[in-house]
Amino acid sequence: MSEHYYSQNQKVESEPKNWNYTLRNRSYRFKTDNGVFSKGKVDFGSKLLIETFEIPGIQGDILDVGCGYGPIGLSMASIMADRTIHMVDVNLRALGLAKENADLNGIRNVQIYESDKLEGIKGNKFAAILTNPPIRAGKKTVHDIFEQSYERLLEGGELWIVIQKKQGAPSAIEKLEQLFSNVETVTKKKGYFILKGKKD
Ligand SMILES: C[S@@+](CC[C@H](N)C(=O)[O-])C[C@H]1O[C@@H](n2cnc3c(N)ncnc32)[C@H](O)[C@@H]1O
Repeated sequence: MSEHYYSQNQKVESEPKNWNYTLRNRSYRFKTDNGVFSKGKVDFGSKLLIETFEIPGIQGDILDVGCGYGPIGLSMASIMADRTIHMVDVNLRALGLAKENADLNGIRNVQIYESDKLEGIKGNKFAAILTNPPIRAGKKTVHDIFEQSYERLLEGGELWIVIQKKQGAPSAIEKLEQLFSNVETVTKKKGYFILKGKKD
């Protein structure tokens, strides 16, 4: 059976690597491994999302859906030390790494746990939800994440997404426009779109 980074249990042999990376002028140490998305360096799209994101004006927790080994959620936890960041994924190896990476970087204001889309979310509602969505899990999963995110946002809360044009940015925009009255393409770079939906 073929394996994907979005499978729950990774059978591919473990071969951990540690490396440093700078995001928003802060330096992090990350441990990554086989069977986890973008294991050698922070994905270009995730980096663009992290660098573009604007801290929300409203109070409330933050959620990273499909956190992988943790670059988005952990950098958010670092820049918003006064908030709790929930980080979820279906890939158990990725979740283990995200927890180790929180420890490696001395980050405490995170809750890291398993959730299929937002179905296992323990928090209530969020001021912002960020995702570099699991394109390879299929359009339905990605669009379900958008729908469930809308439900889990506070009034005035924002969903921030990175998606490549060739991986469905136009259809993502269409889906977001069905859910949110306010949808913006915040930036575009090398075929990657940063999209934001704001809940009224
Ligand atoms: C494009 S990767 C992004 C990973 C990480 N945020 C990063 O920037 O490196 C998408 C992530 O979504 C996870 N994923 C796949 N299906 C999922 C689902 N149904 N619910 C939650 N996460 C899922 C994958 O395991 C993967 O870690």
